[in-house]
Amino acid sequence: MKEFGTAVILAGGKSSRMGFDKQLLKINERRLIDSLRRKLSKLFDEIIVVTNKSEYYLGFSDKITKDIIVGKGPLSGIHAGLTVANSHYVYFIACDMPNINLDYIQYMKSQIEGANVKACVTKYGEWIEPFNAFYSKGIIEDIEEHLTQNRRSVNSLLSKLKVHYIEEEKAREFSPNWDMFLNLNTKEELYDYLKTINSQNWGR
Ligand SMILES: Nc1nc2c(ncn2[C@@H]2O[C@H](COP(=O)(O)OP(=O)(O)OP(=O)(O)O)[C@@H](O)[C@H]2O)c(=O)[nH]1
Ligand SMILES: [Mg+2]
Repeated sequence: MKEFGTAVILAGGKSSRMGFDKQLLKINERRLIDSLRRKLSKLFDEIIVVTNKSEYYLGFSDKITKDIIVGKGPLSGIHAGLTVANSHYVYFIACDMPNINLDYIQYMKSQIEGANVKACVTKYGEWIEPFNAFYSKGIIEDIEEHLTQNRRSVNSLLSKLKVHYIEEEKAREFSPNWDMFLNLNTKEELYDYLKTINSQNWGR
């Protein structure tokens, strides 16, 4: 099995804070998930969307799959993505993250290539960033065990495993404002984000 090659976009959540389904998010007329797929295809030869609405992806060339353990949040999606992935390490991003950073993805790869770790995630203060991260197929059973105990936290799962953590300071060299981890959870966050990009484009 190849070490790298697969990227997964998680799109199976409830979007309760946004109030409409985030997998349909559009940024300036283009579906965010389509821009993500296009950018990821530069680095990955397999792209998988884990979704609860396969009908949104009719005619897609990418692999579309759904949760196996349903309704337990992001770990359900990570579990489903890892199960169908064709590579050992799998890159994960959420469908509401607009600022993908290909250099940082390459950096993470270089940090875990040949290393026997179960994940590569970035620290944010005392917290971690669960997306824009790599997980390995070696944690499928760990996730099953965790979810069976009705525990949903990625952080508590990883605390039991051998993980390569990237320090916040290092990650800020790639993304000083932390925008590569920005996720749009609410309409306010979406409008703020649209305001920022539209003022940047102004006059160009
Ligand atoms: N496949 C799958 N993805 C999920 C699930 N829950 C959340 N996600 C995804 O995980 C990512 C981060 O989750 P959240 O930002 O909390 O998204 P959400 O749960 O849809 O939104 P809220 O209901 O507002 O919490 C998003 O890409 C979601 O689509 C799930 O049960 N299954
Ligand atoms: Mg949620």
